[in-house]
Amino acid sequence: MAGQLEQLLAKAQQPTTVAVIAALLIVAITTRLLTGAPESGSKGAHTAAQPGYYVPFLGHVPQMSLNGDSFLAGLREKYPQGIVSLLFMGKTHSIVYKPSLATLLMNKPHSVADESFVSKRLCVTNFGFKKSDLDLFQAFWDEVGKAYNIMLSGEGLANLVETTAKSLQSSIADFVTFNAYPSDQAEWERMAEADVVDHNGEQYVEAELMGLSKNFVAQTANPALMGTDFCKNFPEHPKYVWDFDAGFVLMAMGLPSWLPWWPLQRAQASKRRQLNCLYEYHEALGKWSKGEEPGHRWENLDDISILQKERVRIWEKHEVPTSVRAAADLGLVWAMNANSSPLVYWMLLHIYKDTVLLEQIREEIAPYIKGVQPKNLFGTGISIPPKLETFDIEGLSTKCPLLKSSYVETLRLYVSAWSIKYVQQDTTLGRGDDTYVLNEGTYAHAPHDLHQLDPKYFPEPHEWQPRRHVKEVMGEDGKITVTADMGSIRPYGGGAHMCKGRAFAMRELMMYTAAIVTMYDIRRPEGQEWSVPKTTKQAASRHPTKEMKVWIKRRPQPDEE
Ligand code: HEM
Repeated sequence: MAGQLEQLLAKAQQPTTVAVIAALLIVAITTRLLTGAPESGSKGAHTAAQPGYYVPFLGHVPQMSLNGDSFLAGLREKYPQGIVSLLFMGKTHSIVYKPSLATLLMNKPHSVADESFVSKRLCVTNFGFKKSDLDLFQAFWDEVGKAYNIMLSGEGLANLVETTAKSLQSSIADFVTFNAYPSDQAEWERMAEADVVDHNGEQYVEAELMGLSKNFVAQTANPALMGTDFCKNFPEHPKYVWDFDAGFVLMAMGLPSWLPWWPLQRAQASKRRQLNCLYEYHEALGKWSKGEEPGHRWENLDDISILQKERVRIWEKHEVPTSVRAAADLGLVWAMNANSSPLVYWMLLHIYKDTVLLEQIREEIAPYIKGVQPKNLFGTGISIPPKLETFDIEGLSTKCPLLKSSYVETLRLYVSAWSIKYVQQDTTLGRGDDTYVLNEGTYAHAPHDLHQLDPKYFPEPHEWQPRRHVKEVMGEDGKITVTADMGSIRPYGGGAHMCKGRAFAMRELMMYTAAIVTMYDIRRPEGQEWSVPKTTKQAASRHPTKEMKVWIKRRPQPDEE
């Protein structure tokens, strides 16, 4: 070791090495001195300030790569105007973090600021489309995009919500089964390495909370979108989604698929597996839509969602190849699962951690969700688990401000959506003296968590505060209603491509949290306290860096009448 150090020092002292280091330093210092510009223009539209950088052409890439979060947070403090200009690989990128400017950016029409280049790129790098697929099928592309709106309201939304609620109602008793043998356990218990433990004569199920909650949500909610056959035939599918999501950003960077990097390789493998599952699914759906026999594994395709029925109609109308249908569904299945299922974990963690909050939420939701203990007609040898009797999803999502505020706070803290637009025409952003120029050929970004974690808007921004978004609103009749809403945060992005699953996701997070909180007590294993793990960013939401084991038991429920 000492020998290697000496060799290194000797090398560093060689004249050529010294000359190279000196030249690099001179370039870095000169670049830093010559670059950087304050905001310019006094009347009318301003040019946003650009901080100096050290490496020509690369610009601010090194700062972003080393610690992008704290670099951007520092700029937010230094430039309170809410917009700053950075240089990446010779191109100008405006970073917008003031909510009013971000809203204006999101609302720019496609002809002025285009966002579809991002989703098109992801289609190729991540979802398995060929570049030629995008050009060939432009005609159906718009129809597919419009069909997403089915999820936002009306019958399409009701179909997803009601089917998910029914599935949850019939599965909640098996969230933990108290079976010690994996072969007798539910799929989500096996994925969370569940086991039965005895403590002071009381039985608990010990399980890893993220594994248990996200797999439970995925396994029981996906049938509403994809139909029961897909989930029955591919029970391991959620595992592929998690591996895919963990390598999502690496794939989006366009790294070569042969690169021997484990998360990238694992994500590529799970992408292939998912595409195989979806190919078989679409072959069956194609036959089913023509009234042909889809095969014995696909006997219940009638129960796919209204959205999927519409998508099948579009695929058939345009005679889209099965491989393209499978790639399009890979994007949809990822969007459905990657964010909402893991977020249930964060809601549960924070609510169970605070016993006062837990009781307040149980009290608040009690009129809309009730568990009962069915009569046991089979004798003491058989134990009958409690079941959910009342389950009013609209009541839960519109009349429970504390639960709703907890949901908004979870999105604020754990979702890091980032919208990017390519400026196709010179344009401006802002009003009056707060107007900024965006030049044609540049990029404009809204990293939404920069605002979500801004202490000027959210004091103690890194603390999860369940009451942060609760407010009192006076109605036209003069009555005051307590409510909670998203306020200025944008975890679902914005503009034409704003999340189309948001209305469903809100109800999904609220219904799963409410059902688990009503039916189960969750604590840390003996001798361990609740703590909030450190997080790591995945594609859009934050994941814990450490696993968390919990002990779970059923809550006693009143007898069924
Ligand atoms: C809390 C959970 C969720 C979060 C935080 C979230 C976030 C997002 C974000 C940030 C985008 C990109 C928006 C943009 O480009 O500006 C997006 C797009 C999308 N999301 Fe979600 N999402 C969630 C749940 C869901 C669910 C449950 C579904 C489906 C049931 C879904 C379906 C979609 C679709 C289809 C798009 C693409 C929309 C388009 O291109 O027009 N999302 N989502």
